Amino acid sequence: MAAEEEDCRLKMIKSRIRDFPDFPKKGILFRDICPILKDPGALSAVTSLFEEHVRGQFQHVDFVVGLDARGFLFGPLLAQRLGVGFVLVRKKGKLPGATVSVAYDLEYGKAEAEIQEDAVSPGHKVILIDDLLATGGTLYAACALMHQRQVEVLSCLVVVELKDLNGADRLKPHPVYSLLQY
Ligand SMILES: O=P(O)(O)OC[C@H]1O[C@H](OP(=O)(O)OP(=O)(O)O)[C@H](O)[C@@H]1O
Ligand SMILES: Nc1ncnc2[nH]cnc12
Repeated sequence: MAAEEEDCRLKMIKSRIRDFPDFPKKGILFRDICPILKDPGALSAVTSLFEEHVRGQFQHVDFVVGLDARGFLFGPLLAQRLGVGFVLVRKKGKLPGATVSVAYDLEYGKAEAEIQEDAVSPGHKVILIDDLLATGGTLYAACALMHQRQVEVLSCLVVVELKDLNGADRLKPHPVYSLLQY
C-alpha cells in the first residue's frame, strides 16, 4: 500500500478514538475504541492494516489469539481474513473444562488470564491481538500462557499503544505492531 493511503486510513481510524479523562479511575485517560466499531469503514481499515502487516511479515500462522474482552472485537475479523482459527484468552473463571491461568497487573487494577488447555498445542505459531497496549500486563500474561503451552508468539497486534507506559519494552523480545501511538 502507498504510504499516503496508509496515512489516510490511520487518520480516519484515529478520528474514531474518543478520550475520556478520569475513567475508570481518576488520573486515567481512557481511549475508547467503540466509535471504530460503529463505523464499518474504520473497522474494515483496521482489519486490512493488520492483515497486510501479518501477511507481509509471517509465512505461516496457526491461530489468532484474542484478549478478553476487546481483543474479541478485532481478532475474529482478522482470523477470517487470514483464513485461520480464533482462540480466546479470557479473564479467569469464564472458560469450561481444563484451563491454564496467569495473574497480571493492569494500568488500573489486577486480573487473571486463562485459556483452555486444548486451545493451542506445542509448536503452534500465533498472533496475539488486543485493542490497546498500556503497561503490557495483559499481553505479557497472554505471552506467558503461550509459553506454558510451548506456543510461539509471532507478534502482538494492538490498535492503540500508550507509549509512555512502555508496554512494548515489557513484551520484548516479542514484536509489537500498533496502528496508533499516543
Ligand atoms: O497493557 P495493560 O496495562 O495490561 O492494559 C491493556 C488492557 O486493558 C484493557 O482491558 P481491561 O482489562 O480493562 O478489560 P476489558 O477489555 O474487559 O474492558 C485493554 O482492553 C487491554 O486489554
Ligand atoms: N488508558 C486506557 N484506555 C483504554 N483502555 C485501557 N486499558 C488500560 N489502559 C487503558
